Amino acid sequence: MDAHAHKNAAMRGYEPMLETQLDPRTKGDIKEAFTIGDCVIESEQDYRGRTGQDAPAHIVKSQNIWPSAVPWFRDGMYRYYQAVFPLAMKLVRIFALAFGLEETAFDKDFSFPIWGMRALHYPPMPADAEANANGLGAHADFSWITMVLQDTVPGLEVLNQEGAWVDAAPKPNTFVCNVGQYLERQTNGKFPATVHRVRNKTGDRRYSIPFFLSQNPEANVEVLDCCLADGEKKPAATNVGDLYIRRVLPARKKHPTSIQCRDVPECELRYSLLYAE
Ligand SMILES: O=C(O)CCC(=O)C(=O)O
Ligand SMILES: [Fe+2]
Repeated sequence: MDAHAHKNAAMRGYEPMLETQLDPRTKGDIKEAFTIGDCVIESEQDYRGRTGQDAPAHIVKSQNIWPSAVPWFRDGMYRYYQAVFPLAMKLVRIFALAFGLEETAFDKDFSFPIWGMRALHYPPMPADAEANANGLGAHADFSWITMVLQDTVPGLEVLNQEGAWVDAAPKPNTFVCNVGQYLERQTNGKFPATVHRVRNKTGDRRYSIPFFLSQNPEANVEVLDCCLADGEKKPAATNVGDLYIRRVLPARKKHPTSIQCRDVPECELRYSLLYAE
């Protein structure tokens, strides 16, 4: 498999069953995935058109890898990206308006944002599967928002405020839209990140494609003034890229980038690790 995620510092590419472990209480995630994401070099993402600048000279290798045996896969993934990315950016503006800000208030933090897209396959879990056997363990996304496109097979569950798991069953022509950890921080917890998991108990294969959008890696997330109580002090800002790497590495303990960083204190982990050659 020439596009195995272990061959790629940015953790993109193919992940076999049990590669990730989003919830450390489980035995690992019973799913296969193929991940792509932001890359300043791939022409489909038009870095120059979007930012008006040349790609940073120190990034010389694509962060994505592609399976050479199926060239159509890249076309298909990018066709979907070209449709879903502008829609996600519309949501960014709608959120800005909802917070009483200018429509364009967040645009500067999303000029070339971190994004990820995963083609996911969940095999059927046996009906008597153990309680800790999950397609994806309980987690909140490392994103600002996530838009999940599901096929017709249910499996996604969301933890509600009473602590009960409720089905987010597929509905035709809809996305499930999750609040991620950056939006939670920016709203001071007023928009809590959705805790969710996947358990495919149907006997059929389940497929989904989540699209994750975060801000630019160099952006700093500050709590919005409208989300502070009277007299409440603003918490320290969080760097988007550094928080991202601190969340992603522990969920992928088998990946060479995680192994290489095993003894690095969390505060020293930097997003630039993902650009390694
Ligand atoms: O497959 C799904 O419906 C959800 C996927 C998900 O939560 C994730 O990849 O973070
Ligand atoms: Fe998720």
